[in-house]
Amino acid sequence: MIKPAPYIVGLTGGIASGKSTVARVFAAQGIAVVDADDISRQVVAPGSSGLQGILEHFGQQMLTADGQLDRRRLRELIFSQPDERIWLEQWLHPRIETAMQEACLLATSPYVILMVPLLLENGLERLVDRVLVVDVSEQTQRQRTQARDGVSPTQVEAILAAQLTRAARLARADDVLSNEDGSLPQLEAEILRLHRQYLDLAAGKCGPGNSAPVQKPLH
Ligand SMILES: CC(C)(COP(=O)(O)OP(=O)(O)OC[C@H]1O[C@@H](n2cnc3c(N)ncnc32)[C@H](O)[C@@H]1O)[C@@H](O)C(=O)NCCC(=O)NCCS
Ligand SMILES: Nc1ncnc2c1ncn2[C@@H]1O[C@H](COP(=O)(O)OP(=O)(O)OP(=O)(O)O)[C@@H](O)[C@H]1O
Repeated sequence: MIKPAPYIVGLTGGIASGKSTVARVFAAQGIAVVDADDISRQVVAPGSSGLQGILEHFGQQMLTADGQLDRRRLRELIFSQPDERIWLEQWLHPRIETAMQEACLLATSPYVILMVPLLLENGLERLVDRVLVVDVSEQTQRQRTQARDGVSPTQVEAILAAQLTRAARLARADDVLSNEDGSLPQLEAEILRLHRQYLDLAAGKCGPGNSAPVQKPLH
């Protein structure tokens, strides 16, 4: 029997907005999380055609001593040369999209969280039933990115400029989680409220009430 398409919630937000923090709470409820950043690592694993193409385009200096993609070096390059970023996106995004769709189809939880930083930038709303945005100010994004990744202020600005603005992202959200103030218990309570809502929505899409219409007996 063909498995029905799962109900998919697209989880997005700018760099360091807190998507992974939010996704961990959904995962703790038993919900499958498909993470585009993880997949973007898998499609450039040693021996992959994804990595091979990058090396042919950028050269062997994009490899670390142990044969991995040098992500820091590639990040510095693509966020200082927009044409190269566009080349990389055109090379990787179709691979990432195919792998994300396959992973969603394999999921067995009542709904799936599809976590994609560039969901809206890339018009991937067509893959999801609902869009959930994690919202923080750009100032908080700057602080958290620099604290976590140790990137320069210039590079943070280049990354922010390659993503949607906060206002544009919020305009396309079905649901919004604010992650500005740092209170994890409050954030968790909001996530659990959404979780219950998504269970209901998923049951409406995939549950027995939404299967093929039952033929009424003729009297
Ligand atoms: C440039 C790379 C090598 C940097 O790797 P690194 O391990 O330092 O970062 P990571 O992959 O974890 O991404 C961190 C964040 O950077 C931002 N980011 C990454 N790529 C892009 C991009 N092309 N445009 C805008 N923001 C981006 C996102 O907010 C993402 O969550 C990597 O991000 C990459 O391969 N990017 C191209 C693929 C892509 O677009 N991925 C983003 C989502 S599918
Ligand atoms: N409410 C919060 N208060 C303080 N720090 C937070 C909060 N939420 C997340 N952080 C920290 O901010 C950083 C970014 O969070 P997280 O990794 O969840 O974001 P992300 O959106 O998944 O990032 P990216 O997609 O850019 O990798 C992490 O170091 C995390 O510990």
